[in-house]
Amino acid sequence: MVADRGKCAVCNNQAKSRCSGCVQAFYCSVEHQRADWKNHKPLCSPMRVCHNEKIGRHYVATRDIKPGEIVLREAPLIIGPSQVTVPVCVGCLKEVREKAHGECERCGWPVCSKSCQESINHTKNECKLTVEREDKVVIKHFSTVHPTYSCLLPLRCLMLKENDPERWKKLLELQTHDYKDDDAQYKQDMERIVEFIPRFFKTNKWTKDEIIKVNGISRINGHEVPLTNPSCVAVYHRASFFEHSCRPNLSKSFSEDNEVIFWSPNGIKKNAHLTISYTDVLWETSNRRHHLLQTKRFSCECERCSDVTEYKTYFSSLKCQKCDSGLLTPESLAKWNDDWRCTNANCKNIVTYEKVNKFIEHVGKDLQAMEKENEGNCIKFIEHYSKFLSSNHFYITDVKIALSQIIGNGVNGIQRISDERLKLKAKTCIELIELIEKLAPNEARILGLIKFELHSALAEAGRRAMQVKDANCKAMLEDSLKYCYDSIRLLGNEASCLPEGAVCRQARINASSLETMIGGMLDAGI
Ligand SMILES: C[S@@+](CC[C@H](N)C(=O)[O-])C[C@H]1O[C@@H](n2cnc3c(N)ncnc32)[C@H](O)[C@@H]1O
Repeated sequence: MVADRGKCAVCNNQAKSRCSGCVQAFYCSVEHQRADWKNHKPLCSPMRVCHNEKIGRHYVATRDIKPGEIVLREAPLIIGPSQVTVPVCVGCLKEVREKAHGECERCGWPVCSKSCQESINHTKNECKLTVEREDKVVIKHFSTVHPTYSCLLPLRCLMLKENDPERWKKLLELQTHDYKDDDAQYKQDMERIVEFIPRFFKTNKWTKDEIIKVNGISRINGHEVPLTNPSCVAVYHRASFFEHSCRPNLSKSFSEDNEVIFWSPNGIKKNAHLTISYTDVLWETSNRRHHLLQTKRFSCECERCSDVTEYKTYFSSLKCQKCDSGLLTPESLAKWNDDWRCTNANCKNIVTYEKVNKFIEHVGKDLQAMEKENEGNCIKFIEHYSKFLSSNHFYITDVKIALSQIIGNGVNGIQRISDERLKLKAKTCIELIELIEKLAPNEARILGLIKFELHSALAEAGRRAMQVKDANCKAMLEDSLKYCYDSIRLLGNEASCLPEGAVCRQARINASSLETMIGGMLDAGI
């Protein structure tokens, strides 16, 4: 449960009453709450923790949330390497290469610099325990997943018990994994973590139940942090209470120093549940649900999963091969693995799920074998599979995203492509934006990137129109600027070290040039 007492925001004495708006600030008396209101009002969180049988704790908006508003910014309780990873530096968590890294002088864990060796996340955790074990770690293979790394994140969580009792208490408030003794994950976790930690580090600091619980907490609540390559994983406290939806109303970003930022791209009404996605919203329904069941242990029945048409996008549907207009879909979520039927009422075509699945697997393999960085391959793939898959199908969408970024990529690339390819780039971007805005309108990162691509195609089209004195050139540049602003708005919370942060920086530069260009046209009376 969340903490039931804290320090009064005014006098620091122990207090039990909380602000009913955000349920975060504590007060020892009504007088102190009133006195603090002016300070607290701008900080008062727009959400409160509620509870229900089906989803457990979750957040509900206590007031309307404005578009662009950040609802939570939080530093991690703990951060560590992913449980499935090639060896990384235990200080900065970035990949290390076989010959270009060092070893911690005290414990042997791979580090990439002296400052990484002295990083507090390392020294007070695995380093301390390895020194106590009196035998250095030896990591020899750097190009494949290393099993010893599986224990590091749970180990760092466990070390909070002695390193930081406040954080340890917060960690234990989080939901843990409901292990079934016979599942493969349980067996692997027992071997690589629960039995491994006491044996390898020669310690009995924690009971078996404690290790199982904490490992479950890190699995259920861990967020993949994309700031390193490969990604690392962080566990946050308040961020752990957001519920999942495959069409979330919040977007997630990270700051350079691993803070997680949840914000609302489109605004949220009072009393709505605040939702994030625990999976990839551009995966198909059965993949998303399988992933959620495997990793977060629940069967997703969100609005999007329950609608087999996925807001009439037919993101998972196949084209009927017996009529010209129908699409094959399952009858309902519960009947996903039964026969799929044609949506055309006059066509009675029914196809078994086995056949549907076999075909989808075939397309998936074809896509995996294809070099997606090649424009020609992408165009051929779309042309061919558009005969069999819905125009918004996730595999078509996947290739369209690649195509939208490849066309005109590279230094001055866009200036050299033909008008036809420029049109194809803009058309692909427009179709993707239309689809994603229906399917997952708060997926800020991918929308921001595609809007940037569209802005660049429109700017180039405007420039070409200007050269031939086409009267539409100003409207084209204005359209381009509009998408550029959108891209800045959608990518504005991304860390500058990420590709999305770099695109946002470029979008700011481009917006300023476009403003100057359009301003010049206005001055010239165009
Ligand atoms: C990160 S925790 C979220 C907070 C959790 N509800 C709690 O009480 O601590 C993730 C867990 O919440 C539950 N959950 C979150 N979203 C859900 C949803 N849409 N449907 C069902 N259960 C959900 C699942 O049990 C899942 O494993």
